[in-house]
Amino acid sequence: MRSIVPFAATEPKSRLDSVLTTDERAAFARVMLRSVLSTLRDAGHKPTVLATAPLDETTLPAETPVVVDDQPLTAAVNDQLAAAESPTLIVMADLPLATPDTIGRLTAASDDAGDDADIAIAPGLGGGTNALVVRDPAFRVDYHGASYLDHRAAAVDCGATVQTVDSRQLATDIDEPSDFAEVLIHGDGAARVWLDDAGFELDTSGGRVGVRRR
Ligand SMILES: Nc1nc2c(ncn2[C@@H]2O[C@H](COP(=O)(O)OP(=O)(O)OP(=O)(O)O)[C@@H](O)[C@H]2O)c(=O)[nH]1
Ligand SMILES: C[C@H](OP(=O)(O)O)C(=O)O
Repeated sequence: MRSIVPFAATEPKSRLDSVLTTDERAAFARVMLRSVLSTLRDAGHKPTVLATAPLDETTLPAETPVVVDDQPLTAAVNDQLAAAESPTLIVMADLPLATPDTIGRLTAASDDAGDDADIAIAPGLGGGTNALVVRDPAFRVDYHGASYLDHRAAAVDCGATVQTVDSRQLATDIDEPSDFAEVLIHGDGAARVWLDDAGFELDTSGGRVGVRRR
């Protein structure tokens, strides 16, 4: 199975701009990217990064192919799907809690007859699509908005079987500063180390869970 990790290489993670500088966002996005790539490797995949601009490949795990395509996300992924000769796994680069086991659950998702699901979706909290397996050659993505619902509908439209994989680890994408709490509570990898080093910590002083920077 081919695996692709889309990556916004220029000015990523704009929704973190209230707590991270431009350089910090670039660095943190790359830490999360490397984490996802390592997880996919550990799950037995050989991921390709689909990036909007060239990357310093020495900072990626050895022998990680990078395809540069400056089109918007949906068009770039759909061109990859149109050219695919085998099933494709698409995993976003901002899932620092993803594990090889959860990736395995997604790729092993089956339909009611016990066959591989044509489309397997790991939704994000809030309705996005954090990871996706595409086995139907007619299926195309449409990211942003409630893309989980749109992708389920698109699967039905092309007569594909569709399965949802309910995983907190795959559902946790890091978009907003409040999402750091999930990494500080559950994370033990490089993204957690980066947030610790950058001075982020849980703030439970008000009786609720928040995040503050020292
Ligand atoms: N190839 C490609 N990847 C993208 C593009 N936009 C976002 N991504 C990647 O798609 C995944 C989900 O991205 P988003 O959370 O929607 O966008 P983001 O740039 O990470 O963050 P925001 O600027 O806060 O929206 C991440 O892996 C991004 O790196 C794009 O235009 N092209
Ligand atoms: C790409 C987009 O990500 P979000 O902006 O929801 O994190 C989606 O999942 O459709």
